[in-house]
Amino acid sequence: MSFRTIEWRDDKVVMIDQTRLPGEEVYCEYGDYKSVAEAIRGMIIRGAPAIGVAAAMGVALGAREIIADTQESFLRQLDNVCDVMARTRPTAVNLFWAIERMKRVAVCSCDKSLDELREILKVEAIRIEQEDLAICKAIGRHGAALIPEGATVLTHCNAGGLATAGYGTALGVIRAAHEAGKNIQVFADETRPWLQGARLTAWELMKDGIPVTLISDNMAGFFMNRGEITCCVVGADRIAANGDTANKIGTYSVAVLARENNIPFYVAAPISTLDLSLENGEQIPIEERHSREVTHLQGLPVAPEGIAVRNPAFDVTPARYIAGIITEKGVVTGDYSKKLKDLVTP
Ligand SMILES: CSC[C@@H](O)[C@@H](O)C(=O)COP(=O)(O)O
Repeated sequence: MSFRTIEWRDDKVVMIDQTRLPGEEVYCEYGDYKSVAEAIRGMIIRGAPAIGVAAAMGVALGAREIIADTQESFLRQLDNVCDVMARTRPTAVNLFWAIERMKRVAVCSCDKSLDELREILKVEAIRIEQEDLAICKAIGRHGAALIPEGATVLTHCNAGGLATAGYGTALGVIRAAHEAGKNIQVFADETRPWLQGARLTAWELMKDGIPVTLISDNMAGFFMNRGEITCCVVGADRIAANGDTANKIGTYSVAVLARENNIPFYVAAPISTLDLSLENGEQIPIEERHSREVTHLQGLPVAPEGIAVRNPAFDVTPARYIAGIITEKGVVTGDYSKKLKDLVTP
């Protein structure tokens, strides 16, 4: 991949600004945790695994900003930093998973000096980023086997290198199939209202020379019905214990259309996206974003001023529509309740 989504460089967090793609490839540098939190909220960085990495790096930056005399005071202040990071976006569980992992590491190392603690947290954040890249490659390897030669794969939103530390989950599967020499092509839903498909998926696949065709969201059924789509692969923001999956708004419609047209619908996600504390998808918190994302396009109004708007950013696809959940440990099919639990038990 010819871009870096996020990295720790010279004690700064550097991210590609996803609000400015595909027009401009601009990298932003952050030296304090509050601006990393703002970057997550403002979707400079987005996508479940990527915001997990960003939150971890934000906590590591915050640790460097803490002035404390004792370990207790350091840990108390670190909790405040974690709270700020946790209030950025509510749906993707990877964010909370990464924050908890950082907290655990801090608590387990509280016999160390404060300087050592800060270093340990930095190393852990970088480890989360590097692990995510390796996990995406493993997801790709497992998922590629599901993609037939000559397939047209429909994807929704951006579950690519931009949404992870690199390589991607859904796009990781597509990349791996392409790298294995399969002659495949992608149909990318534009993904209203934020246009992750048009702006990000189209950009990163074109950059990598993977054939991609952009369609508007309401065209998916047309192409499925004509037999032009072989399978669907999407990412996930949170997967409940029974396999119900929250992902970008519009994913549910794709899954229902795929079922109607006998097309397999796969979810690709790391195990850090599982939230087994939730019995089913109804319990997943759904972020509602600003109405302006719906009423405006590139700053220009596309609706009458004052119109009532709803803007849920995610929806939940019931497990019964999902042909398989592709993880770094393999593909889970069938009885998700039991098999997802087995996946996380060491
Ligand atoms: C590998 S990313 C999976 C999901 O996070 C992705 O499909 C998605 O819904 C992203 O939503 P976003 O609002 O752009 O953060």
